[in-house]
Amino acid sequence: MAAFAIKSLVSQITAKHSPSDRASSRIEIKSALISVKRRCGSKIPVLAASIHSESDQTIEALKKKNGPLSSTHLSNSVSSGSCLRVAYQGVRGAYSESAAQKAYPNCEAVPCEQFDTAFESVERWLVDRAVLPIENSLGGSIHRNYDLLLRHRLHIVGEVKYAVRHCLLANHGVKIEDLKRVLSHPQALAQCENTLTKLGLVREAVDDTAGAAKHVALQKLEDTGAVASSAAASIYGLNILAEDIQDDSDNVTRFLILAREPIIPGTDRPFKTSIVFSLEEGPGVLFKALAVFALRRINLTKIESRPLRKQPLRASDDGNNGLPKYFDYLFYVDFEASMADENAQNALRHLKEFATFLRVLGSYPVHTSMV
Ligand SMILES: O=C(O)C(=O)C[C@]1(C(=O)O)C=C[C@@H](O)C=C1
Repeated sequence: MAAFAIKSLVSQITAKHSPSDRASSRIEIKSALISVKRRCGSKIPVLAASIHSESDQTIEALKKKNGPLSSTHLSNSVSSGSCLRVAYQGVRGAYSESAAQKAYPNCEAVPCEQFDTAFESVERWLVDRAVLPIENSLGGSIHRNYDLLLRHRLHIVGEVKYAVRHCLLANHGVKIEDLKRVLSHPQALAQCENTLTKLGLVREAVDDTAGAAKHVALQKLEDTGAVASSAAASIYGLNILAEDIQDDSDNVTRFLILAREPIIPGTDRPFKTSIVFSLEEGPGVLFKALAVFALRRINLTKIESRPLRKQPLRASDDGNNGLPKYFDYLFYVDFEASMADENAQNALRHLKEFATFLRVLGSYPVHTSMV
């Protein structure tokens, strides 16, 4: 493998950890190199082998329990394994499960109660990957996952786009006019805003679309429907009252694929890089930050800002009369270039000159096909 690729892998990992946290960097670099060796056909080192057997026991115990992972399952567990285990949020029949299967057709999709649980299950080696929604063409960004990307130390290793087609589901014998309320994931409810308003249904948000279908079925509700997939209808034995009820037929959710180790960025196919940074206060600083890409003709595909939490209130020194400053932001940017590309490396070096914080979340192949 080219030396620059290993160098870029190592610098991506080191950039994630604070300088005082060298131990974590070393562990992660070691495990990334082990995986590289494995991919290159070398023997699996003892460290990784012992990890396998421990995790297999854990996953067997989990399979017996046959329920979604919760934070209580996340103790003392480590992993990897021959067949890829992929965490998703929700229960069986959730769109996230289909996205996980689209990303890894032969994977074992592992349901998790919450997004945090999916992040943690990768960190603690319970699973190999997590596939989590980040944005939807109708509903916009899934902010929780932006926040969790920063709170956890995983790498984005890929993306998958999934066409979401919502159905209105109800128990057999229930007619559309019998319905008073409808349950679903808040994003799914938002994506069907027009249809649900026309039907005059009271909306109730739950953790995931398939969970809504399961609840309606288990409780044998007669005045309540669920917005979920046709797969959820067949899993939970519900009737499909209406199909394709999203406000726009082109309803696509983009999911991120997360792993403990970054992938080696390439230049053999289109790559995308996701970063997060913060800036000093001042006129034109965001303009200056974005110019580092524009100057090098690097196309940006997404920009998202999130409040910088746990930031002590800062008295402004920029003519704000010393009033406390409440709004500090993190900027998440996706750009169309690989970290193996010198142009992208120069852009980030330039950004680092004035960014108060910068982290590369991942450099990964662009997902183009919708099939
Ligand atoms: O509830 C589900 O089925 C999910 O997979 C979650 C989710 C989301 O979080 O946005 C995923 C895709 C759809 O956009 C609606 C809901």
